[in-house]
Amino acid sequence: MSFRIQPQPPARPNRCQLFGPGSRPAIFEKMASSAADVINLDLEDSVSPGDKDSARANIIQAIGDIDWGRKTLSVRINGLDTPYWYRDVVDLLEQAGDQLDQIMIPKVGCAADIYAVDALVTAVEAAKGRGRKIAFEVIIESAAGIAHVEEIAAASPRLEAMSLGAADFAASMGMATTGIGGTQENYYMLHEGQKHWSDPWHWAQAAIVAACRTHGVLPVDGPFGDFSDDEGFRAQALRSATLGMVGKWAIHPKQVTLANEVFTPSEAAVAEAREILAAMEEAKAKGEGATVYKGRLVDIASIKQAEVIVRQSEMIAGGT
Ligand SMILES: CC(C)(COP(=O)(O)OP(=O)(O)OC[C@H]1O[C@@H](n2cnc3c(N)ncnc32)[C@H](O)[C@@H]1OP(=O)(O)O)[C@@H](O)C(=O)NCCC(=O)NCCSC(=O)C[C@H](O)C(=O)O
Ligand SMILES: [Mg+2]
Repeated sequence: MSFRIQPQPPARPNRCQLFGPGSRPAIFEKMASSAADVINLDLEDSVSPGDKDSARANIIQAIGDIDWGRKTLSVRINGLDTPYWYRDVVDLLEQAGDQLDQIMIPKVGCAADIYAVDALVTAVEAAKGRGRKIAFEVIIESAAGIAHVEEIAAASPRLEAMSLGAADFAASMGMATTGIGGTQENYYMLHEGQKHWSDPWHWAQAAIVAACRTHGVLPVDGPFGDFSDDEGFRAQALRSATLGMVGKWAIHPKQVTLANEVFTPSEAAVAEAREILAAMEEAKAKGEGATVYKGRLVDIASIKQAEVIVRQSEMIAGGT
């Protein structure tokens, strides 16, 4: 119980975040013309150390030169444990145009990590007189990150989104896998001789969703590494959507359509949600707090559930 009203996350579509290395400028136009809601130009792990400076210059140039439309444009900076991150922040904020919406901070381990980047961003914004405040998104991809997830979600009013980074997360946790997301062969229950696979990412996703929903941040599922496996991607994305996440990364353009399909409420789901709202209006008019819809109980909590789906669908329709 709490008397506080749960804050709403930013009302913008975030069904798919398409990644591309900053060292590969030839794909930037293709990213801009994709159907992804968010573009993540990467300076971190997809860029080798020798290419960091040129990747940064490519990205700064592309932010100004390319028409990114209504997409949210984000750049993933290097981690705070590297010598690159401060230069990423300073050069981006001093040299990139106002089309830059967000900075993504990887491998966040505690609230102070965000505080440090916030202090630097705030100083450069003030010095340069930048009109638009840069938003933040973060990746939870370490044992420390998941242990401190709630304080991280509360760390800055700039924070708009939080993703699970399955690859680094698995490494940091010492998980016995090289897979990035999805079913893990050895994570099963045995019942009467039959294997039933469980979801090793579930608990971390649920912790991220709870922290995000508490503080009005968008919870996002990260990469699914095997981009030849559409059904595996879809299954992972459906589980994430069912848990309350709003979108998923694409590390290859073919994953964009899959993510958009899963994270756009279907016409049938929206129609059913509207019917539940109508049924509850009727019940309220009769002074009842609960009624029966298609043979099942619906009550005041069902209104909130139905509103999530209707709100998501209206926001997507308005944002695309
Ligand atoms: C994975 C890739 C290296 C594959 O690239 P490529 O071999 O060029 O793929 P295809 O030949 O199948 O490409 C088909 C066409 O699509 C274009 N293309 C390729 N990639 C992209 C893209 N990201 N955006 C837009 N367009 C793209 C190709 O140019 C082809 O076009 P055409 O010739 O005109 O038909 C590559 O996809 C890639 O680099 N992906 C992104 C990798 C990345 O950014 N990784 C970082 C995020 S994941 C991560 O960091 C892990 C996380 O932090 C964690 O810890 O979990
Ligand atoms: Mg990572």
